[in-house]
Amino acid sequence: MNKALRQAVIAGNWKMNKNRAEAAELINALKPIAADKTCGVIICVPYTNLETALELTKGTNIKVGAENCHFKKSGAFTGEISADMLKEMGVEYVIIGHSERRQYFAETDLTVNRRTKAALSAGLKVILCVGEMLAEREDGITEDVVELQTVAAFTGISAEDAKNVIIAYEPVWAIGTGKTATADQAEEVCGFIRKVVANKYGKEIADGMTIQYGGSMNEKNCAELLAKEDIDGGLIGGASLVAEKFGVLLAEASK
Ligand SMILES: O=C(CO)COP(=O)(O)O
Repeated sequence: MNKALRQAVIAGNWKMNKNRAEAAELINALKPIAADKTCGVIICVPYTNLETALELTKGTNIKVGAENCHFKKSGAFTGEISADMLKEMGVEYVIIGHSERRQYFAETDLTVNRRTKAALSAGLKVILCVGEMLAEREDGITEDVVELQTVAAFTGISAEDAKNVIIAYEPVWAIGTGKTATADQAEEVCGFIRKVVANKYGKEIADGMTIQYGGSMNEKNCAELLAKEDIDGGLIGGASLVAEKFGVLLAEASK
């Protein structure tokens, strides 16, 4: 099965949580838990914790990501951080297009595309988030929404660069609500996204691409989700803030 070709990747998205001391405590607890796991392990942390995270994860199998980056290299963009700035620090991954950025910070498909391009050309790997709102699912347009977001995000991106993208399917109605998509619902959309990628880049790239599920994925429901053919890991919010819970996800994804 093609799933065997792909490494499962569990990424934590800490969002706007943890001060430096708390970040250090969590990472130190995570290190021994992650050490023997075969899945990819990423923690995406607030900018203020990047230095701590990079320092504490040196020589471990935990990779560090940021939660956003701007599309310009530098300039008058108060409050923004460029992809080059992240790369220079030693950051490896960046989340782009999270639904909270789309909902609360006016992120659009156009800016998601620009940020994705900037991140890739700076040499970062991207965790690209797509997903429908509840009303869109109820209107039966989930696939249209997700296809548009995916195609828009990859506009102007080469097949070679696309290999450095992980897609996270995160239905907005499942984020932080405790309401998970059923494993079948998640699988259906992740499989559909793989077809969209295949249409653009061909089957080989689509088969090799890691497609995660995100949205109230936790230590209790992860086994069923991760067993699905097209779900190659998870982007985890709440459950990534507690080492033992995150550890269960890592163990499950390493089976
Ligand atoms: O948004 C998410 C990860 O990016 C999911 O958050 P929760 O796991 O807290 O629902």
